[in-house]
Amino acid sequence: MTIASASSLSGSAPLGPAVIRLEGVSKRFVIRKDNSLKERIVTLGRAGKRHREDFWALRGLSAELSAGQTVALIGHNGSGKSTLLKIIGGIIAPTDGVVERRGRLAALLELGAGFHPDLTGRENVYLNASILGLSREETDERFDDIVAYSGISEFIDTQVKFYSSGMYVRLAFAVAVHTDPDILLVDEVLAVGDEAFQRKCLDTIRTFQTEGRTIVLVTHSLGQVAELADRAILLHHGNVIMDGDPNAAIAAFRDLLEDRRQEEIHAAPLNPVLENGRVLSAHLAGYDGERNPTLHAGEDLEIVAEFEHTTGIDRWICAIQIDNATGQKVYGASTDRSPLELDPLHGRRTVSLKLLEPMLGGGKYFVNVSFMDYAGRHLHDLTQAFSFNVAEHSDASGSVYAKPEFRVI
Ligand SMILES: Nc1ncnc2c1ncn2[C@@H]1O[C@H](COP(=O)(O)OP(=O)(O)OP(=O)(O)O)[C@@H](O)[C@H]1O
Repeated sequence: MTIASASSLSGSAPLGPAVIRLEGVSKRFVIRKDNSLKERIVTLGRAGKRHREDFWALRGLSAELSAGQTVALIGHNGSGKSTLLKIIGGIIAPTDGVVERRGRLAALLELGAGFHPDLTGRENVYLNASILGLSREETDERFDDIVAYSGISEFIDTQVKFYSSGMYVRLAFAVAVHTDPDILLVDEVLAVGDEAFQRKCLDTIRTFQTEGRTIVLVTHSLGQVAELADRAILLHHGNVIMDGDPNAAIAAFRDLLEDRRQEEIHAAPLNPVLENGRVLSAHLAGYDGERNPTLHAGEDLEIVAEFEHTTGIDRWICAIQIDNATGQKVYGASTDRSPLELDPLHGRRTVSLKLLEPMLGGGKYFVNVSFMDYAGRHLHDLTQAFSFNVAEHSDASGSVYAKPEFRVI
């Protein structure tokens, strides 16, 4: 469920004092270029600089994060999010620049970090809590709450090397949130827990927000960003390309995702064309080839696609699919499941699919068209033939739009 909370719809609250300050922060990693064993043996003993390469994971980043803010770090894989989170947490040092932090910190960065595999869950709670700054007495007092929160009491005296990744995260998160942190850093790890636990974590994060704690999270769930964050920082190749309103940053990120997808499509070999069948083109009727037209929920939508078969096919299928910006299918229809009888095709034929009053949620959508035979083979796919937008709604979010009507009963 992704619903913008009332607070995130109603604009920004006054900012508290800065608790994290980053100034000109850069991070360089040195990566080896000779990655095969053979190459390593050949270059062994030669301290050749040319076999190492500098890689800048972050470049000159400056930002101030205020008390009480929930900041999401978003961006492609490898854009520098985790590196930035580790630098904020003091786990790694920047190559250049200044990082200042105020207050008690709890960080959930890598799965199992801060846990010792040979110790039991119970022993690790004490170890981890002490790393996070709690005394033994304080941990004694909170121990039962931590275990109850984690929901894995049966395994608390088991060595954690026998834990599943979900169990690790449950216990690590339980410890972190019981250490009374001013700043909580969370990397993707939450995605590991099951849905019930994720909900619990999100509820805790919301409570933390109301208590004025600062949260910095890395997530690939744009739904979570819209739901939780009041600020988002979009990273691209180690640079900040947007810092501000989460919805604006999500929109900018979606554009980047689309650019990358287009690059990948063009870099990949073309879909093979089987047996002389091909989808020649597809477009949205009434928009005159406009790139990325914007529609409104409930507006009829007509997809027109042209097919060609140069040697002739008796029975064939036109299949159309609509995906959202994160690549999930939101709609699919095909002629074999419709009353339309397609005549044998030799040459070209244009087929149209009309969707009556589709109630799509705001966002970007991609249309894929397939030419199939009755054995289920894809003779040709026109992947992401075109895209369109649906205007955002002020009163609801998600892939489906329905007018919300709340009432007290
Ligand atoms: N210890 C390291 N040594 C060398 N390169 C590294 C190291 N840690 C990270 N990198 C590189 O720095 C870049 C940024 O990595 P980082 O983990 O911060 O990205 P990310 O945005 O969190 O990605 P993801 O979404 O995949 O988690 C990547 O190209 C990664 O390969």
